Amino acid sequence: MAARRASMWPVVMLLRSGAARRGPNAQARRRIGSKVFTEMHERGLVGDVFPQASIEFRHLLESRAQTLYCGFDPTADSLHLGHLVPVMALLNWQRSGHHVIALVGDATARIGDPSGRTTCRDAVPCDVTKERASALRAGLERLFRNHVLFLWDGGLEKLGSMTMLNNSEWYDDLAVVDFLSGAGRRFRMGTLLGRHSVQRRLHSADGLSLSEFTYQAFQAYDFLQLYERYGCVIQLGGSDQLGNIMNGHDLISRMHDDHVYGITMPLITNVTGDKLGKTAGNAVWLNRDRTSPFDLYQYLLRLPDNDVERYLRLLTFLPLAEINSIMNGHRKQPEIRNAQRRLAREVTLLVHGKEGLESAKRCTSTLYEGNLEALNAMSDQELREVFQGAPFYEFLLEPGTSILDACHRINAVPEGRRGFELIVAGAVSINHERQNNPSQLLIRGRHVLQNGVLQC
Ligand SMILES: Nc1ncnc2c1ncn2[C@@H]1O[C@H](COP(=O)(O)OP(=O)(O)OP(=O)(O)O)[C@@H](O)[C@H]1O
Ligand SMILES: N[C@@H](Cc1ccc(O)cc1)C(=O)O
Repeated sequence: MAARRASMWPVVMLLRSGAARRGPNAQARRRIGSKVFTEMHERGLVGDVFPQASIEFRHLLESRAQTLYCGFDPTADSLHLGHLVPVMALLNWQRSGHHVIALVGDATARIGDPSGRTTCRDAVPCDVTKERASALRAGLERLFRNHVLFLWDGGLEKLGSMTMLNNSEWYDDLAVVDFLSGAGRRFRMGTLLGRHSVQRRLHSADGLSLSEFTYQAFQAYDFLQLYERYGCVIQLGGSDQLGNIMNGHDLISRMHDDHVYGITMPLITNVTGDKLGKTAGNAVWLNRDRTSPFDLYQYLLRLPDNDVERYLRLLTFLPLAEINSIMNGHRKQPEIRNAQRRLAREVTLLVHGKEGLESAKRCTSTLYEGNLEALNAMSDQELREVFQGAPFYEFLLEPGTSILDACHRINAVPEGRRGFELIVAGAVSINHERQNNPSQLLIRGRHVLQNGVLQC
């Protein structure tokens, strides 16, 4: 018995040290295919690799499962379309068997990343940041859940693991003096001052606060913590994050004899070239209470032809060969917007699930195709989302209510003879059907649909 136990011991030790250094669970030892990096590149999900996409780096990614992370600061209570780029990167790495960590920066959000900003962020009370962090977390969880439910059919065992963390986990109990006398000693002021985001702000009218200046050290420290706790060796981020990622690389390299890397992705922009996001004030949100599935779907349906292929590669899991064939068809008949329709379908499904996609299609059909059946099936929430800005009236339908009565109640026509004449002249349509008889009584199922709607 004793001999058997002794011979088992080293095996247990090996598994534990392997898991701690290279991934959150035992799947870390799985081998990964050799095409992963190339495909990520072709999709546009790899911009720059720091320090470089060396042979060692490719070997690291292709030989076995690694752990990669990306951070999201809860500076709002919802993710936006721009965030979908790093989320798609995380999901693609996960699909190829790597382990991913989505880090919610509930601590760093309070400091405020100066990257890409011309002015200082307003201070936000701690409880607001906490609420935003849990909303952001729920948003990230929804994306990962929808991915598994609707867009992944490879079997759960083939997916790498996904871990969600808050960075307050290591900051809440860290004293500022310990931080500065520990990790703080490893940073070099010349390097920190030289970062683009710092330089831009130093020379701006608003200047740069001490807290914003130190932001890069905190993001670097996150990378160090994730390296030490989860064996995370790669940080992902938009191209605006390169400086912060380089600091993390430098910090880990100074403290450990190991190689870590950063991968940045290109930023998606709107037609005027501004980064899609909060700061530019042009965000298309992923939470339904801010941007409805219908509005998200329509935004993508209206995407210019020049952008659609890039978005299909970045924001969908469609195989590249299928995207090529969609684009070949699209070039022949751009007016039917088949490529945009496919993009809208895939993205809405990921963001809002099957129910959200059906809702977006139902609303589109009601509004743009005058489809009565779709209008009939719309919920209260959908009606408010689609007819945003249009006046809504709620009233009890009493028997004997005529078209003229209803029009008066909602101020659709003036009182008296003029209102009567306007209806006779064909000025009023109910549920897409023109009405010429003001005395006609409202009939359930014809003028008032099953869901109680009368669209006038
Ligand atoms: N339009 C975009 N395209 C690609 N990546 C983006 C885009 N917007 C944000 N990201 C990336 O998402 C990650 C999280 O970004 P972050 O939480 O700072 O959001 P943000 O909208 O950039 O915030 P803010 O506008 O407040 O600076 C970062 O890696 C960032 O580069
Ligand atoms: N600084 C990133 C978010 C982030 C936060 C913490 C990190 O460890 C990494 C990234 C941004 O503003 O986009």
